[in-house]
Amino acid sequence: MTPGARVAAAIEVLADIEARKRPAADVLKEWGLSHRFAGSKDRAAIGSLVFDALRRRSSSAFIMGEDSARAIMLGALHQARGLSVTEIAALCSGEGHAPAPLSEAETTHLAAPDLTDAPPSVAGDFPQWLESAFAAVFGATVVAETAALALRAPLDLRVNTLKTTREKALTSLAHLHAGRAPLAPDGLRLPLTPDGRGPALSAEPDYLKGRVEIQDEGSQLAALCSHAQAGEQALDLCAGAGGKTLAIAAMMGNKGQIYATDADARRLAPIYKRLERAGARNVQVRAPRRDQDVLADLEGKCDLVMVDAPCTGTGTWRRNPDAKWRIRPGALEQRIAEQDQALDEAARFVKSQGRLLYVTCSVLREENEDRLKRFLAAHPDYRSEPPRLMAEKAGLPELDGFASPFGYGLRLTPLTSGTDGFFIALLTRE
Ligand SMILES: C[S@@+](CC[C@H](N)C(=O)[O-])C[C@H]1O[C@@H](n2cnc3c(N)ncnc32)[C@H](O)[C@@H]1O
Repeated sequence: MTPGARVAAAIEVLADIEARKRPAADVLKEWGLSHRFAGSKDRAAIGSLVFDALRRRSSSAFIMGEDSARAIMLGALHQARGLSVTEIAALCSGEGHAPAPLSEAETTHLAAPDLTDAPPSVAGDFPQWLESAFAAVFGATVVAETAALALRAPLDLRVNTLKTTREKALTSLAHLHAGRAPLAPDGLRLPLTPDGRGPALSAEPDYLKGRVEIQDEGSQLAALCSHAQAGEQALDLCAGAGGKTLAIAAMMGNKGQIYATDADARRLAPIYKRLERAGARNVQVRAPRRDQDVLADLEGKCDLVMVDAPCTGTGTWRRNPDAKWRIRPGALEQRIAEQDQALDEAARFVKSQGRLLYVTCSVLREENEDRLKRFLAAHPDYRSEPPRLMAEKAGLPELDGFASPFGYGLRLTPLTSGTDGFFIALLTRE
């Protein structure tokens, strides 16, 4: 396919996403199945164009003066890829399968894109109904923070120290231009291709043999803030596919015991293979069973309980831009209720002097500091560890620079820490 034909296909996919309100990944998959002539490179390039357009959907529509799929894609070629009006016009030749040539109005808009009067939700490309929630967190930097959430994310890896070292992994992944992640001591960062794709890691021996795991640097830092130690009893209450379980298994050097569970057994499905690949041998998966308390024996026994809570995922919009336009107001209330429930549940497993790590990949105050405030009022035997101490004990004193101004924990963001958005707080029990 020519570059122009790929743009035309991306416009078609965007129109379909909008018309059928379907997830982008599903529509892209269907498009690939019904256009067999498109090769894997074409499909990846079209996916990348669609995701760039979704990241910058509002601002692209604004500069174009309309919100059709074509306007959003053309605007995003400027907004996300920095193409000039001449370069965009060259893609829209109208020849073969390329989009129709630019109209006079499109040329005018693309020649002088202007966001001067755009409200924060447009300049920062996020849903308008979240404007007050974002303003409450970021104040004067709301546009800079949300605009950073609308950029592409790098591909981060965690080196599995049960199997190798960061220096060895750096050497064996040099052909992918792997570099050290700036903050996480076992983190690697891989650059993306100019059109926003990461390397095909699934065929790499380091990945297949469990020497590296795909994990955002922020998630790695969250695990480190648990201060998990060899020999401890740890419970990962919201283990899901096990990203953080694997990270703490490595921190504990396979010594002690980690219990991994999740309210939804299906979410745990990938964990078994991942544990095996990573060589993590101190993890017991306790899948939930109807009418049976599978954690009863752990009550008051755990040195560490992790609550990697279900959340709106606002911190991961760089990787999942479709999600930001699909989220509805009711979802925030629902997540808040689930967060309170998970925290209350976690409290019964923490032993005296034990720790409770609360993590979300959302930047919203409602899902973070406000949840802890409620929890601490209901559980007077818990204290919030000052961020400075939490960072120091993790061996990462520089993380104190990301301390939340709202009383508890750390807030990482693409703008400040260069990671996905995360909230991390550690509570200790008297
Ligand atoms: C953010 S995901 C976990 C991601 C995972 N820890 C990782 O690092 O890959 C949140 C998980 O919490 C689970 N969950 C929600 N409420 C829960 C509860 N009350 N108890 C246990 N798990 C819960 C969800 O099913 C979901 O899998």
